[in-house]
Amino acid sequence: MVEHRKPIKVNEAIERVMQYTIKGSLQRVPIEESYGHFLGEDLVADHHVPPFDRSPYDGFALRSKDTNEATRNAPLQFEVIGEIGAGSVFEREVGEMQAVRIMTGAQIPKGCDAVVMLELVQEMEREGKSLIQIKRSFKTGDNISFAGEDTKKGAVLAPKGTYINPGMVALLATFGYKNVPVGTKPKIGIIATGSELLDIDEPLQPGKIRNSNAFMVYSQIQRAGGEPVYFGQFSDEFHTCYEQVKAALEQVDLLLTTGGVSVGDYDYLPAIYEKMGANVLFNKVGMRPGSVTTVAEKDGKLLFGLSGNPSACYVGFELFTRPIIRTFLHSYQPVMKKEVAVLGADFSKPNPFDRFVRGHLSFEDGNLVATPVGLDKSSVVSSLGAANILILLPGGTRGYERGMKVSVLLLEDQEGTKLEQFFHEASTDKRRKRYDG
Ligand SMILES: Nc1nc2c(c(=O)[nH]1)N[C@H]1C(S)=C(S)[C@@H](COP(=O)(O)OP(=O)(O)OC[C@H]3O[C@@H](n4cnc5c(N)ncnc54)[C@H](O)[C@@H]3O)O[C@H]1N2
Ligand code: MOO
Ligand SMILES: [Mg+2]
Repeated sequence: MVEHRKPIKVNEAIERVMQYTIKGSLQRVPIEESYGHFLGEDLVADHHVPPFDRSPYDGFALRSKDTNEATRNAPLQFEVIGEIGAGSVFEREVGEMQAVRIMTGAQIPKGCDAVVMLELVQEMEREGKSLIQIKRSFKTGDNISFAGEDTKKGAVLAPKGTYINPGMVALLATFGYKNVPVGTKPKIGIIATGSELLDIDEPLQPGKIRNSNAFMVYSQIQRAGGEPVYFGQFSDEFHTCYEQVKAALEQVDLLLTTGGVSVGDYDYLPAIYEKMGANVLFNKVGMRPGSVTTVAEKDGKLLFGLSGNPSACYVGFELFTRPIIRTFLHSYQPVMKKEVAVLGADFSKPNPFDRFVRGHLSFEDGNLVATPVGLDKSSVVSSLGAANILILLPGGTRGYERGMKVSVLLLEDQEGTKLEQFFHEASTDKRRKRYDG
């Protein structure tokens, strides 16, 4: 007698998983390796940026009040009493009708309150002295980049849990973080199941296919910010499989398996969870693909039983495993960003379950257009390469037409969103409305 499984809603499944959120510890990594991590503490400016008033141009620093009378017809001359490049400081105070030749980035000398660009002066020599002539007046503050205009001391520039992109790396360097506090990456075990699976370097044999899921989830783990640990393929024998899962779980923060989770004769995972005494959070979700996705918990650690079908495995990971990885890393926006786009092609097949169609998001004439890619079957692998979104088509009795508004989940985005925002549904009417722009 085949077990009858009761599907739960996708959002309910995410909520159940998120009850077992663990926040990882913090570590310091060299700044060169910080890209792609998440900040382990608030980034607070411990000094003004720039730290001193500086010149934004190559030119001459002077006292603006000395320029008041300068005009095209009555130019004024200033004596150039020195020169400084960026990094040097002019030690003397600049006096009346004096100027200092100054390069971009150099500190404004004492007494000066304006900079005149090189292009606006005429340089000359008289009696062994360097002079400049200017033909217009300048106001106090003209061409000065003031201390703290970029950022003020004490400002919180990024909260803990912010994704470190190259711009964040620039900020970290600005504030002297040779080593950056970041969340430690969760170690995520991978076990592939199925006697039909060949290693990727093996030639094809009758009835067999190459194991693509293990390497797909390996890189999905990396994209989400985790550290994959591949334990290889399952044995064909139940007891050995059970021992393999138990041993692997001890070495990682959470464990993924692919395949063997449905109701077939060799689908060992349900029995393994039972023998382990694991608490099964759900074993059927009202979605396609990935309806068989099962998540169980043992002593606070999660076991993700992802489907063997490649598209189902992929979607199950992004919906349920990714947010757990992101919260482990201290991200405060752990789920995929959700946007509204215009459906780029008809999708006439109605489905009682919510559908997550692999799609490609493009920009057309100022609109976001979401177009399904490849064959929409759970067993398909060819649609995954071109997919940068999952198009969310809520279950119902009707299909969807080109031009309708739909929600899309961004696969490559790193910012993510908060759970509440993810769960927030635009009204069905609005989503189903045709785009007439
Ligand atoms: N009687 C029923 N049969 C099935 C049901 C059901 O409800 N009742 N559910 C179907 C659905 S939906 C899915 S999805 C699959 C899920 O199957 P499993 O998770 O148990 O996965 P397997 O049986 O091991 O394999 C399914 C399919 O995927 C291929 N596979 C497995 N591992 C890999 C891998 N590492 N790389 C590439 N491809 C892999 C495998 O060869 C199978 O073709 O069950 C349906 N059946
Ligand atoms: O779980 Mo299956 O992926 O619905 O097709
Ligand atoms: Mg199966």
